[in-house]
Amino acid sequence: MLTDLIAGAVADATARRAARSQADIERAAAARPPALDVLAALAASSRVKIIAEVKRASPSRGPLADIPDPADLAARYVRGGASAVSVLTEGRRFGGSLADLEAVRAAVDVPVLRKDFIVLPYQVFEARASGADLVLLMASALDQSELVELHDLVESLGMTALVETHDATELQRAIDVGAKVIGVNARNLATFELDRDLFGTLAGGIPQGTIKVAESAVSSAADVAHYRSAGADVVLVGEALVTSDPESTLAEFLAV
Ligand SMILES: O=P(O)(O)OC[C@@H](O)[C@@H](O)c1c[nH]c2ccccc12
Repeated sequence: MLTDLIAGAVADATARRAARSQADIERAAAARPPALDVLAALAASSRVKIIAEVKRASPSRGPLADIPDPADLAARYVRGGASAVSVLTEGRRFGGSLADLEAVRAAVDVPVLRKDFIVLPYQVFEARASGADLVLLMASALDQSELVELHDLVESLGMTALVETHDATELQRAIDVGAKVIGVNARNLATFELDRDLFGTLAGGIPQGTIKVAESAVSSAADVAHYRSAGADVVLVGEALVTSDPESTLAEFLAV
């Protein structure tokens, strides 16, 4: 499944690169105002922080919400207290696009995450050219030399990488590249199984000073509290927000 998602993302990025050259996208990335300070926005604090995700659908859950106006949804997330907004830009199974990222970037002044299956430098330049501050790099989608190369590129463009892991080996690889923001995804993207305890199992191995993000499977304030007590600085929430009134759900989740 993960291989299909990556293959689709590469095919789509390759088609975009045929229409808009690498040199052109690099120029557009360089022309953007500088990326926002993600480490400040997500820094460990006495309260849990939330990255709120714009997510229309997923391969495991099918259609979730139409989201005709992603900019409006993102603005509601920020009013509700989100510290950053994640935008799924994968089009085939998640229903997202770079246009969604652009629209959200224009609507909010908090950091914006490009959430996609990023394996090519071109996709990193696209992220910056569309205004992203934070870029998802999935350890499971990259070998170590690719992870190092893309992590360096993200940082050289002034952005921050959220390095996603789902086992101890991937966590060690994230630490080895010097990731400053490390995520643990409760959903195994190979099997789609959920494990809310995985974050707690791995969190003890994340170095002090790293921002720890618990990703996926938050459906209630109790789930936020569970991740928080296991050491999460930040939780990343999609489905629960796009399927409810986001401002009141965020208020509940931030009250833990
Ligand atoms: O909708 P949820 O269960 O709240 O999950 C959000 C987010 O963690 C999830 O969308 C996600 C985490 N890692 C990913 C990698 C690719 C695509 C999607 C994801």
